Amino acid sequence: MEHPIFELKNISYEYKDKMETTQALKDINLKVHKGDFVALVGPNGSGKTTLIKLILGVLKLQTGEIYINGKSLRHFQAWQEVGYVSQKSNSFAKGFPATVSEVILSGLTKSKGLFNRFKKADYDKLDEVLALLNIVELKNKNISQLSGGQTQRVFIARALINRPSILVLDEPTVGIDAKHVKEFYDVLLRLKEQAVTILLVTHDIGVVVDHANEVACLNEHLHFHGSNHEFKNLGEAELSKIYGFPLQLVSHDHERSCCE
Ligand SMILES: Nc1ncnc2c1ncn2[C@@H]1O[C@H](COP(=O)(O)OP(=O)(O)OP(=O)(O)O)[C@@H](O)[C@H]1O
Repeated sequence: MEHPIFELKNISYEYKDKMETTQALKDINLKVHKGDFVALVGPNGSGKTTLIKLILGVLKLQTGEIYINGKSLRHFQAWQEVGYVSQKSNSFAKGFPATVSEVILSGLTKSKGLFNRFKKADYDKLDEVLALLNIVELKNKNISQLSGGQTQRVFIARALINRPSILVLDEPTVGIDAKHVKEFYDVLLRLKEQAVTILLVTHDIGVVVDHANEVACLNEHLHFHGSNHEFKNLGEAELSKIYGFPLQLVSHDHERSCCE
């Protein structure tokens, strides 16, 4: 049998400083299989970013184990297979003296190393992701000249240029207008058809219902993990319990955002 793409076993995590200890995650067990599109949802401060940082090896594991493709994260090195877009990509770009093409090509350094020159195949990959994200006309612009939404699409292209088999996205559509959000989810669906595994942190429950095939609801504990149909059937009372305040679930057309 194929290994899950991700397997989280008994993950707990605490932030500790001199003054206090914050329990961010407690006893998380989660399996994500190849080609799944999993939406990770939960209220502010529920541990979503912490979980993503642990999966990406940005934070060190304290309790529990994470396996990627059956391999312990402690020994995992094939990071070129994992594309990542953070919520903060936009702020990194401010004042960055590089063109859109240079920023996207920098995504290849994970697989090529820092000092290898780009070849025709690399520029072909660049053209492919520029077209995929509909940003061909921006390719020679300086990144600092772009709007927030345009910048975010550039960083999504950067994450995709390695053709990763796993894509981790932490609220990637913040600041992107409705038309481009729709385009973005069309791109994700195309990637899903190519068996790319997608883990998406979002506050937009409408998107979850419309696009993801699995939903994981976090609030320190993993309160729910199941198909989006099961998630739809959770009922408002149960959802409100997870979120800690009354909540309505509305499927939508990318014009509305809900849940905060
Ligand atoms: N560097 C840090 N030091 C101390 N506590 C932290 C740190 N980062 C996060 N926390 C705390 O850990 C908990 C989980 O935070 P996390 O950022 O993972 O939540 P989140 O679900 O991603 O939130 P949001 O939806 O607001 O982005 C929160 O209580 C937060 O205050």
